[in-house]
Amino acid sequence: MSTRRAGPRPRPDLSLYLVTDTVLCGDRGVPAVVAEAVAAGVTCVQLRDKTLDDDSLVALGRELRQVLAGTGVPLLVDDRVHLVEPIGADGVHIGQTDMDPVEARRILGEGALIGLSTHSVGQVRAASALPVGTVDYLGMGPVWATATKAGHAPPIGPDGLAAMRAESWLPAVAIGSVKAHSLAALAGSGVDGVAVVSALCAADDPAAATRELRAALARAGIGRTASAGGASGKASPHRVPSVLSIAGSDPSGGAGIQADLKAFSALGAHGCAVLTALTAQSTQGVTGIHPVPAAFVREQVETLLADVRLDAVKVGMLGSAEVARKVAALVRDRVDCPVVLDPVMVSTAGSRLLATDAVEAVCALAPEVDLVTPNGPEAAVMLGAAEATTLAEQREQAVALAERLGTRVLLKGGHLAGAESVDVLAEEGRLRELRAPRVDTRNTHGTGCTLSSAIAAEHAHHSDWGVAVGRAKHYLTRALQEADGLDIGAGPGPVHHFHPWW
Ligand SMILES: Cc1ncc(COP(=O)(O)OP(=O)(O)O)c(N)n1
Ligand SMILES: Cc1nc(C(=O)O)sc1CCOP(=O)(O)O
Ligand SMILES: [Mg+2]
Repeated sequence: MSTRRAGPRPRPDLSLYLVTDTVLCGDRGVPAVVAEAVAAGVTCVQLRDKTLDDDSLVALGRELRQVLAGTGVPLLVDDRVHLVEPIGADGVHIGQTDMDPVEARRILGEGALIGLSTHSVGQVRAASALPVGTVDYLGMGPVWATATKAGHAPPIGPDGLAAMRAESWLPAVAIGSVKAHSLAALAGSGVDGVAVVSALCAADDPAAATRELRAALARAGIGRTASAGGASGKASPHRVPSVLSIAGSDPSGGAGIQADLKAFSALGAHGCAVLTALTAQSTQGVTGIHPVPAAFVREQVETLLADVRLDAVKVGMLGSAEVARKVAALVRDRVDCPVVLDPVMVSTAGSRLLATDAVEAVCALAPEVDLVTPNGPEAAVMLGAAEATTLAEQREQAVALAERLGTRVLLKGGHLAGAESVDVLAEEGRLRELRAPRVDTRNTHGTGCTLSSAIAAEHAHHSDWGVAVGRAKHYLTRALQEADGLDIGAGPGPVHHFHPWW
């Protein structure tokens, strides 16, 4: 019986990850060591034992499940995908040769956590090219040679770790002879946490060793431990972030402000909304647009900012040049949190949502924001070029647009053909690709609104563009996969924004 909760797969707190070793735990037993370490601040646990047979491992795993009940600390199993369900574990950690991660995801489904070991930059690149949502985090190591793992890969060292970390937006933990005294060397490596075996399992006092590691993590600025709860062992109360959408209304509920608020809510953010335009719209198209006066757009934003602390802003349909210019001024002068711009020009059903004379004003707003998310036709308009028809052209246009605007660009590939939907993220000369299976559904209304809102909400949680984009793409892919359950209107219907919940 699985104890996994309903709702979206949570991002595990990898700050201090205990991987068990039955021999090193000795007579105290694995459950007792885990209990002490978790009470002192371990945030994730993996059951790793190469010698126990399946039945014995299941029995031990179930004991650990009891120990962890009510702590919120996830339990993963090393290697043995088939034991996740019998143990009721939250997921599995697999090595390069254990099982294809795509196969592991297929077997375990969307609710399970999957970690993957990597030992080189090439392996990190390959893991990052997997369909979004296949793996939840990467193990990177061994940082230093370790007696715990026989025949381990060559040590990567702190510099190798930083080089591997820079190749992926997936969360990552460092592993391999990580001790409290060596943690300072990993400061600035960008990892989300460390995984340790002997530092805790072989410690005389696992609770004291845990506290020492947490203090060292805090000093090195690694993991959520560093910002939430420090070395005290206590997590801060969770604060729900506030995210604002500045966009138009879609009465059919699939796009615009309505979609944005649903995406924010589904992803655990409080949604605020400033309207730029009313549309008369259904799944079949737009029959009219009633713009909100630019001065009143400004009043809505100013009134809100005087009261509410925002963690992210998404800008969608602006409608007119005047509103676009006003929003640009507000973003420049009044907004002090990350901003995502979906440069909405034409709806999925082909209706024009931006006056032709407003394109220039939207292009002028783009350099003021942190991320711009055009689709193929919008990127072509912004570049004054023909629309990309191949992935190679899509990559070129993403780089060209990011250079021209001086900001990050996520050029979406939904308009291109192919078994996969590939979005390209261009950031400071670097390119990353986010791949997902192309979903065969007619319910594609509001996909752009949903993705940009999901990115804003995820960034409000994780403060990392790569993580935010990866998680948002996964959320949208699932929303498309579940969309056929919604039979709304005769045209392209909405995606299933609340798929994690029902
Ligand atoms: C968090 C974490 N990182 C790496 C590993 C190693 O996994 P793998 O490469 O499968 O090697 P074994 O642990 O199976 O020897 C891990 N278990 N956990
Ligand atoms: C289990 C494991 N995997 C590694 C990898 O590089 O993938 S290193 C390792 C052993 C880590 O143990 P300790 O903290 O005692 O050094
Ligand atoms: Mg393994």
